[in-house]
Amino acid sequence: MTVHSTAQASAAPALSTRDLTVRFGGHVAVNAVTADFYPGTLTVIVGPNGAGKTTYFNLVSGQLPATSGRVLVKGQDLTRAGAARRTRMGIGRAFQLTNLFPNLTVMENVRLAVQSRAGLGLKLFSVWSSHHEPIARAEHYLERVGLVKRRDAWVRTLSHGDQRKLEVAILLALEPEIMMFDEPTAGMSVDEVPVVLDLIHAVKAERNKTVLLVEHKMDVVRALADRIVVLHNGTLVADGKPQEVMQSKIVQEAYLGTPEPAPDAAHA
Ligand SMILES: Nc1ncnc2c1ncn2[C@@H]1O[C@H](COP(=O)(O)OP(=O)(O)OP(=O)(O)O)[C@@H](O)[C@H]1O
Repeated sequence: MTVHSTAQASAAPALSTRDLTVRFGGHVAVNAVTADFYPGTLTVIVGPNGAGKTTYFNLVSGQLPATSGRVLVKGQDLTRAGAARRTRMGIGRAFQLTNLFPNLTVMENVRLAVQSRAGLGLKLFSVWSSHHEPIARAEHYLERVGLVKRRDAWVRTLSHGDQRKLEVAILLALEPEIMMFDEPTAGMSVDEVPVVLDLIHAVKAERNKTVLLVEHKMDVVRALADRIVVLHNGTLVADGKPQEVMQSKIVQEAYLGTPEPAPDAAHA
């Protein structure tokens, strides 16, 4: 069963995949996935373990070459482009932790992202007048993620949760049009989760970004999703508004757990 949304039919997609497929030997991990992602829409990709969610992200961000099919950004075919070119074209991805420079400070990491975005290159040492502005901007992003007090800490000394917040700061500083978050709250302590969810809410509220999120926690999905895409065995099996997808029987039973009782059922 597939639930299709028509909500964005009039807007041009920022990101599209067409029959996107990758095989590992005889195993088809992502199987002919066709989807469009629109500015101002936060799409959550769900599915059981091994469904192909992270592999799909890898195909979109360029970490993995497709066996067949296409990846398009604003209509431009980037299927054969590497990750660096896709980043320049506006695809930004957080939570790989590989984006961080562990032997630089928190501030230096964000400053490099700001400079990169401004086309100033990745020079840490430059005359004061030319790096005052990037520092001010980097401070702004550190404030947004609640890391300003840790600005002079070495990244390698940060907790896992703080490293993830730093990844968000870097992603925000790069200002990509398409933002991809892979399980943003995984491994975070309970008190760290709201900071990152509030940030994703804030990005969503700006209504100009195309946001893709892989998420297992259904309370997070419910809180954030404008649209849900469900993958199963590498295949897209449902795609639509949250209520439509969550209420569809196959999705309820297979991927989202049993239906919640109706409010009056508790009194029955
Ligand atoms: N590089 C690889 N080589 C071989 N098989 C792979 C590779 N990467 C992923 N797979 C397989 O592809 C399938 C999809 O994996 P993927 O990690 O994308 O699933 P997922 O939906 O993100 O799962 P999870 O929710 O557990 O993270 C799995 O069967 C996995 O073992």
